[in-house]
Amino acid sequence: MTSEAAFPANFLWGAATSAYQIEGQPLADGAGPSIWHRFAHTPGRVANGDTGDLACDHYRRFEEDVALMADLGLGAYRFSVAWGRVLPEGRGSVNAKGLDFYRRLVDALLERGIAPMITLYHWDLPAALHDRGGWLNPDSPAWFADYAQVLFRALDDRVPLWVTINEPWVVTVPGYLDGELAPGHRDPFEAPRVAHHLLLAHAEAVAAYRSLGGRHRIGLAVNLEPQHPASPTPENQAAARRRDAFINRWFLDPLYLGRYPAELATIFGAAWPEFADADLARIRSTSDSVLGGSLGTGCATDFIGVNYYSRGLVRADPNTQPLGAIRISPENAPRTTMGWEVYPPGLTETLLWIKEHYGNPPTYITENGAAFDDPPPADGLVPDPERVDYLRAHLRAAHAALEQGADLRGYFVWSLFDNFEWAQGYSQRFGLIRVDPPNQARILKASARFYQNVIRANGV
Ligand SMILES: N#[N+]C[C@@H]1[C@@H](O)[C@H](O)[C@@H](O)[C@@H]2O[C@H]12
Repeated sequence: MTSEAAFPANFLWGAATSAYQIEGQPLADGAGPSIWHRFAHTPGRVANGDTGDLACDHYRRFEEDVALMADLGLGAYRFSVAWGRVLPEGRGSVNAKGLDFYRRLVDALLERGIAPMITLYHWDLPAALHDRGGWLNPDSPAWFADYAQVLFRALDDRVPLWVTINEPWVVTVPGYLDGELAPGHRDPFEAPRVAHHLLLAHAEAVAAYRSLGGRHRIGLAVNLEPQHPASPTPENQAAARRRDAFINRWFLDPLYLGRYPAELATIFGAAWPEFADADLARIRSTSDSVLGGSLGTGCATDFIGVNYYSRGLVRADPNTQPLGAIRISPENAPRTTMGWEVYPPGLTETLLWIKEHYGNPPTYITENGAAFDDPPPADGLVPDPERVDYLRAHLRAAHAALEQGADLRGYFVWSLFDNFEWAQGYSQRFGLIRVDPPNQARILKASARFYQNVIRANGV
């Protein structure tokens, strides 16, 4: 296959999942429940009453699933560790059976030449820690660093890429401000403190990784979306700037610039606390250590994981507090079943924005993909042309950023499997591979074959 867009020789091609969304059996072998186990079992919180009790049954079927990853030719697989499998109480004694599952998964991947990228936290906080205040507790960064060290000690000899926290913004805003996701809080006084503790947790985990002599690379995965005013009025332009600070800069400015965006204090008003300068110093990564490519010292973050899905088209709206802005979808624009506009140029813009604002750090697209109403399988393959078109267009957009100097190192499709889509349960299909919880059959989609060819050609 000749490629219009050829990627660098060592470009990393992967797919991504997360523990609660695919593993099933969240309490097996001594595991402790997470806030998502509780949330999903709370009536009315998840569509159709769906839970992750079975999901894709990956906890049992992982060897079969790794064989499928090898069939696709994946160079890497991004997955998360369920904190409560390893530390059922969130801290204290290690559950050997839980840790052993992840050892066996990593070894199965390595046997097939697939590099593991482990996400330490993908939203499933042990319920026992939530009962101690969770991310609101100032001890939470230390809890997280202690948990991270258990994984570093057990697996750093075999795991080349670590992500500390997945989408701290989503942990904060849907989790503590609008209440859509676990733990379902709605408190503007809680959200900024949770965000701060998540950033400190990232910093403490990175510092622990360095102090243990971590030999590989560790980063943070953030959801980013360019914010465009719906029309060039001063009100909409100001609203887009506020939403840019609120979504895109809330976590990256402290990490790379050592300060929060000034807009956040205005947005949150009295709910925005005074944060200690020492905390911001701890959180800041020394960009020179990133640019130098050497493993950072202190809290230096080695790479940024970008989760990109769409852009925000923004209109000022004084009724939507605390932001005073809403995201709209343009008329007649192609959209996914999540209601998100298909907007590939936003990926190029996002990658170049990181290059321009944060010193061009090494970057991985740790999630990119789309949910569509896939038709049923035909002759053993699910025809999903919309997803093939989405992936092709976004890979070309990523390549355009590479050609303009972005230090893009790899791309992970979200997701390998149709899986538990949080509050939307199993109603949204993001997978390259179809999975229906009742029968658990794995059926490849045309997008899986498309991606297999992209990997073979190292281009699109
Ligand atoms: N929604 N959506 C799909 C996808 C979600 O399934 C992932 O768990 C998150 O990391 C991120 O939000 C993106």
